[in-house]
Amino acid sequence: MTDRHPPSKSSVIPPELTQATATSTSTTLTHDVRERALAALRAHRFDLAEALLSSADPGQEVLIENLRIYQAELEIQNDELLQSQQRTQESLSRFSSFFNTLPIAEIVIDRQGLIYEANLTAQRLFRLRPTHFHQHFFGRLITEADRANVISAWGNLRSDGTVILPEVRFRVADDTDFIADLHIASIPSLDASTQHYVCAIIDRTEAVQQRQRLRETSERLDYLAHHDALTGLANRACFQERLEQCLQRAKRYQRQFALLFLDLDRFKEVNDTLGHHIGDVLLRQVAAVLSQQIRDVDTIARLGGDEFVIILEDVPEPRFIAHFVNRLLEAFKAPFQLDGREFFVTASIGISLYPDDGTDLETLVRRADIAMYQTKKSGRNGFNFFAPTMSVGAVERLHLEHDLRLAMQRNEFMLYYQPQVDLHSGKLIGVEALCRWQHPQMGVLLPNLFIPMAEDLGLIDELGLRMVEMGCRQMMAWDQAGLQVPRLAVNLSVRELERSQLPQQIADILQRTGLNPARLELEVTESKLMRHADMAIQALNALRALGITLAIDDFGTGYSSLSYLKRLPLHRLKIDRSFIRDLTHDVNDDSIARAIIALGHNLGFEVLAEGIESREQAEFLSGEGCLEGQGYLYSRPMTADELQLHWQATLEPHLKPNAPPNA
Ligand SMILES: Nc1nc2c(ncn2[C@@H]2O[C@@H]3COP(=O)(O)O[C@H]4[C@@H](O)[C@H](n5cnc6c(=O)[nH]c(N)nc65)O[C@@H]4COP(=O)(O)O[C@H]3[C@H]2O)c(=O)[nH]1
Repeated sequence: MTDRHPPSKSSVIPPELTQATATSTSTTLTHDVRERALAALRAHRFDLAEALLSSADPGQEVLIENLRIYQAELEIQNDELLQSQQRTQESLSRFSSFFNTLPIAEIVIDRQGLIYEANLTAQRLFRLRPTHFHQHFFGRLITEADRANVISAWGNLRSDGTVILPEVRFRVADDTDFIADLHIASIPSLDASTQHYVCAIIDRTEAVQQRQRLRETSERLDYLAHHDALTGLANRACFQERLEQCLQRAKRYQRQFALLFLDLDRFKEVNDTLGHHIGDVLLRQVAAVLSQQIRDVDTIARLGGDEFVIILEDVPEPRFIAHFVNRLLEAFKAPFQLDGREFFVTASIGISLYPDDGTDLETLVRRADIAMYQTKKSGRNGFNFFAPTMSVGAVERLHLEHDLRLAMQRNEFMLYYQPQVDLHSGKLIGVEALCRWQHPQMGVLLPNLFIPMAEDLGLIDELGLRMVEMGCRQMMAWDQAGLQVPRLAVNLSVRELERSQLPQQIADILQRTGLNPARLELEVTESKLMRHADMAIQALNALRALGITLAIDDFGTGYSSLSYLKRLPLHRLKIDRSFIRDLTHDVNDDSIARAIIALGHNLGFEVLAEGIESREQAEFLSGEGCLEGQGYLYSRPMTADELQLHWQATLEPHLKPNAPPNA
C-alpha cells in the first residue's frame, strides 16, 4: 500500500520526446540526447533532462517550457497522490483499529472456510495468535456437535447473504467450550472466486450462565418451597399438592389410596436428653429408613417435628397397607446410630383410606391423625386404621369416658354370642363372646367404640375379667338349660396379658364358675400380639398351663414371623374376615386363604374362618381343609337367650339335656 505509482508517463511526457516521427522542434535532437533526456525524465531528474536538452539545442525553448509544465503537473499529481495515499493509510489504520477494538470477535473466511483474518477480540477469545489463525479452517473453532449445523447454515445463506445461528458451542484452544451467537455475512465481491465472509461471534457465555444460574436458583427455590430442609423429604406444602393430585386421580380412575400418619414414640425424650442436634440426626435417619420402604409412586413428607406422612397410591386392599405398615415397623427394629451409640426408636401410625374414610383432603388427614393418636393411646409402636368410633369429638369423648366409668359401676355390659360351627356338618362347636355396652341413652354400643377407651382409661382389666366370668357363667347356664355349647371363646386385650396376675385371676373365675378350663378359649388379635411378642409368650404359657386353649384372632393381618408363631402355645388360627370376603371371586384371596389353612395345619393348629357370609365361601373353605367357621351365614352375634332359642330349635341333635354339663 505504500508504493508510489507515478502518473502514466505517456499522458504527460512531451510528445516530442516520445514520438519517433520528428516534428519541427524535435528533428534537431540527436537520438542519443533524446534517449538520455528520456532516461533522466523517467528518473524524475528534470534538471538533468533540461540541461541535456538545452545543451543539445539551446533554441528548444518550447520544448523546455513544455517540460517545465510537465514537471509542475507531475509535482501536483505527486502531491495529490501522496495525500490520497495518506488518506488511504489513515482509513486503513482506522479500519484496522476499529476491526481490532470491536468487542465482538470477527473472523473473515474465504470460500473454503479458511480463516483469512481475525480481530483481536477473536484472538483473545480463542486464545490463539494471528499466525495460528491463518490458514485454519473456521470449522475447527466449532465443537463437533454443532459443526455440521453451522456448515449447513453457511451453505444456505439468506437472500441478503447473512445467517444468524444462536448459541453455537465453540471450542477454545485449551479445549474449553463457550457458547456464542454466530452471524455470518458474505462480503460483496465482483469475483466469486475471491468471495469472503465475515463471521461475527457474540459471546453468550455470560448470558447462558446467567440463564442457567437463574434456572438453578428457581429450581432451588422451588425445591426449598417443596422440601423439608432437614430431611430432604417433601414438606407440608408439597404433601398437600400431592395429596390433592392423588385425590383427583383416585376419583377419576376409581382407585383406593391410603394416607399414613407416622409419629415417633418418645422423640421428645431424645431431644431433651441428647439435644436437638442429635434429634435432627435421628429425624434424618428415620427419613432415610422410611424412604427406602416406599415405591416411586408414593409420597413421603415431613410435616414438622417428628411427624411424617405417607401417601400410598392405588392400594387394592387394606391388608396390603397392613403389610406395608408392618414392614415399616419392622424397619424400626434396627437401632439408629446416634452420637456413636445405638438407639432404638419406635413409631405410631394411623391410617385413613380413600374413599372409605373420606373423600376430601381435610377429612382424610384428620382421620389418619385420629387413628395415629389412637395408636399412641393404645400403647404406641403399632398402627390403627381409622374407625368411625375414633372420630368422636373431644367433648363427646369426655362424656363417653365418664359414662364408661359409670357403666362399670352400673354393670351395663353384656355379651352377645356368635356361634362357631363345624363346616362339614354345620354342628355348633362353640360360641364367640362379643361384648356390648347397653348405654342408657345411646342404646347398644359396639366394642370398637368403647374397648379402646376402656384400655386408655385402665378399665380394660376389670372389664375383661367381667366378660370372661359372664361368659363362663352363661356356659354353665346353657349346660343347665340343656344346650351344649362345647366351647366359649372370649376376646382378650393384649393389655390384659401384660398383667402378671391374669392367669391367677382366670383360674379363680374358672374355679368360681365351675367351667371346665378346656371349654374356655382366649383370643388375642395377631397384630397386637406380635407387637408385644416376648411378654405375650410368657403370659400365654401361664394361661395354657391352666388347661385353657388359645386362639390367634384376625390372622393374616399381623404378619407374624413363622419362627415366632411356632413358639406360641396356640391351638387355633382364626383367618381374618378380610380374606374371606372375596373368596371365590378373587384368586389372590383364594390362594391366601389356602396358604393360611396349610400353614395353620403345618404348625399343628386348628383353623377357623371368620366372617363367612355365603355358601360358596363355606364350601371353598371346607374343600381346602378348614374345618371350622363363623359368620352371618350361620348366625349374627345374638343375646344368650336368642342363641338358646335359635339353636335349640334348629339344632336338635345338639340338645343333650341329660348329658353331664361340664364334660
Ligand atoms: N362383616 C361381618 N362381620 C362379622 C361376621 N361375623 C362376625 N362378624 C363381626 O366380626 C367381629 C368378630 O370379632 P373379632 O374379630 O373378635 O373382633 C372383635 C374383638 O376384637 C373386639 N371385642 C369384642 N368383644 C370383646 C371383649 O369382650 N374384649 C375385648 N378385649 N375385645 C372384644 O371387638 C371386635 C369387634 O367385635 P364386633 O363388633 O362384635 O364384631 C364381631 C362380629 O360382629 C360376618 O359374617 N361378616
